[in-house]
Amino acid sequence: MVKPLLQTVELTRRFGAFTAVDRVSFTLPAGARHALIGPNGAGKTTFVNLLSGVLAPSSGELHFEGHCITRTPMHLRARMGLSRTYQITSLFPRLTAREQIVFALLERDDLGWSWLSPYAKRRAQYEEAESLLQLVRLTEEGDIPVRSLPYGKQRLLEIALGLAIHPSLLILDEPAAGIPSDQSAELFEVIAGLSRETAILFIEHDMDIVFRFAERITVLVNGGVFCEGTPADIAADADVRRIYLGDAENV
Ligand SMILES: Nc1ncnc2c1ncn2[C@@H]1O[C@H](COP(=O)(O)OP(=O)(O)OP(=O)(O)O)[C@@H](O)[C@H]1O
Repeated sequence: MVKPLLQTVELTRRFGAFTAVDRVSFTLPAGARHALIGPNGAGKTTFVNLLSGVLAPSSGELHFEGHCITRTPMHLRARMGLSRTYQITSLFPRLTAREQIVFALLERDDLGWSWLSPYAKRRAQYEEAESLLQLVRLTEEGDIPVRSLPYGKQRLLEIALGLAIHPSLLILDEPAAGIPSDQSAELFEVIAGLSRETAILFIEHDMDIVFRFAERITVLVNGGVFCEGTPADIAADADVRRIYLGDAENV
């Protein structure tokens, strides 16, 4: 049997007496397009924080590409190919989009120190940055400072940064949150066009996007897996409609 890309076994996270993620056993195959949905406070962000290493689990296990990474620090998970989009706002708003990507590529290559050295030392990263800009349709915006980019374009840049490590898994936490619908459509067109070498796990509240883009969906409720299935399974599940979707209109 093919080993899953990522697997959690009874993964649990407590905050004091409160259990935010409750014994979640979850499997993601390579190349997946998988959505994580659930009501506010269901534990979605906490769960992906456990996957990326932002938070340590209280109990349970996490495996990635056959390795137990339950206690592996975040930066080493990233080196293994488990990527998560950065919050652009916490990076360098004065850098241009191109510089931002080059900076991430230099960090990846342990060449962060060469930022102020002659261009020749950074030529390879500049060339790779052009490919990444093209991949996320930001070639024309390459010279624009990050802070001046429309929010949807900033999200595309975050994705480019997430792709800089050639991940086998890219986790996107509400990529379309707060951006106008025309920009979120473009964002998901770019995501849909990414190589299957990268599996995508995304949290999203917009059900139109979820049902259009996901091939499988996991519904979290009260920290636990309520159900999982194809979009058709989830749309047909009366309990999901009652608990999460509200009514059939949303499906
Ligand atoms: N650091 C923390 N300390 C205490 N409680 C926390 C902490 N982080 C999250 N929680 C709680 O854990 C629960 C799950 O939060 P989480 O953000 O994971 O939910 P979510 O499904 O992502 O919600 P939303 O859709 O609103 O983003 C919430 O009740 C939240 O208040």
